[in-house]
Amino acid sequence: MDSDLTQKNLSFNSARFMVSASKLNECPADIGAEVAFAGRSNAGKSSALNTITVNGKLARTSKTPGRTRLINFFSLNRENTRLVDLPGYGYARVSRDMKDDWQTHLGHYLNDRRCLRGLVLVMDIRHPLTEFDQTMVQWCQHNTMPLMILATKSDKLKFGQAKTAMLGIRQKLNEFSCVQHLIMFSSSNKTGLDECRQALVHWLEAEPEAAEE
Ligand SMILES: Nc1nc2c(ncn2[C@@H]2O[C@H](COP(=O)(O)OP(=O)(O)OP(=O)(O)O)[C@@H](O)[C@H]2O)c(=O)[nH]1
Ligand SMILES: [Mg+2]
Repeated sequence: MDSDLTQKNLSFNSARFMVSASKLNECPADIGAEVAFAGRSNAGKSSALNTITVNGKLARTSKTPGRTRLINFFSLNRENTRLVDLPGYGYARVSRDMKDDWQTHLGHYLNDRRCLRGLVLVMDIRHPLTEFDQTMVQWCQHNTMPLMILATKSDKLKFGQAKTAMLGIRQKLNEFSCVQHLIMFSSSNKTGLDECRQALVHWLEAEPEAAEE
């Protein structure tokens, strides 16, 4: 049965900043569908979001790791459909307390957010699968959360080198059935952009799983 909402074509171009949350109870109501972008600090999460939404200013990017410290929500052109920029993990220059704080909030978000349809793990193609990346992959596998990997900054490598790097990543992820998409990406030259967008639409438009209760 089609409703007005499902008939509206999902588009990323009209994404709007909604709210920054430092903890779960500041997040928008847990209804509808959202996809979150995670990854180590400076990997290129905010840049990827800006490229996908064709809005250079949507998510703040920075040469200084640790720019995104809050969970930032962006609404799309369909009701209760959102993209989420998660704080980067692994930023060395913040205090241990602050790190613990981030990880706690990230953990709460990942474990409790029922409208989360998939996770995009952004990793620098030159430094993929850090310890924390692996933790995230394992978390997705354990929680049967669909995972998309963006191996970004591919413009920094020659094409042959980037291909070899992708093969290495694919081999390491072979055993993880949660990995639905592994995409060579670049926010600078838009490599992988169409494939990434298609996958996001697919996730966001999928019917939710039947409620457990
Ligand atoms: N050449 C190139 N540079 C990129 C690409 N993506 C991001 N960058 C650069 O990498 C740096 C970090 O990018 P951000 O998008 O701010 O990274 P982030 O993952 O959001 O970082 P935090 O908010 O600190 O977690 C910036 O200087 C970007 O311009 C890319 O595809 N190619
Ligand atoms: Mg950021």
